[in-house]
Amino acid sequence: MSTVVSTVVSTVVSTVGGTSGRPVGWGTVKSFEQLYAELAEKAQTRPEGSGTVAQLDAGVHAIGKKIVEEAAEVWMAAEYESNDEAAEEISQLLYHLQVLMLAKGISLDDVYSHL
Ligand SMILES: N=c1c2ncn([C@@H]3O[C@H](COP(=O)(O)OP(=O)(O)OP(=O)(O)O)[C@@H](O)[C@H]3O)c2ncn1[C@@H]1O[C@H](COP(=O)(O)O)[C@@H](O)[C@H]1O
Repeated sequence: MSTVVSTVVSTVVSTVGGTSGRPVGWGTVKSFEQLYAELAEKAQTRPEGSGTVAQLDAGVHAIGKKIVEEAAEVWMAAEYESNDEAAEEISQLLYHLQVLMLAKGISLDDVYSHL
């Protein structure tokens, strides 16, 4: 997986990154592309305490289960909770989808090409 991740990281960093080569905008508010760049770098550098690294190590099966769980939470929040709560659940679903993309070596462009 590391070769795949490393290819994804270099592509993402050169696409999303600033002049330093470091992805920009890693504040508390981030775009889909910025989150992907951050997760790709975490996958490569494997910092201690990263939940993303733990998820990647757990594998595609475990990540897939998490996606199903988060999708159900999105559905329930959309039906029974506020829009703000639904938005939070959607953000978590998007996060876990990105983790799966990284686990599989699927790039943003791979997905965008189908939109
Ligand atoms: N955006 C997210 C994000 N969304 C969801 N999650 C994870 O998904 C879980 C979903 O939350 P739930 O409320 O469903 O909690 P839960 O079912 O009790 O979760 P767990 O039992 O699985 O911990 C959270 O506990 C996080 O583990 C996220 N984890 C990380 N990020 C971002 O990813 C980046 C890298 O994070 P690390 O790899 O942890 O450094 C950072 O910018 C983070 O903000």
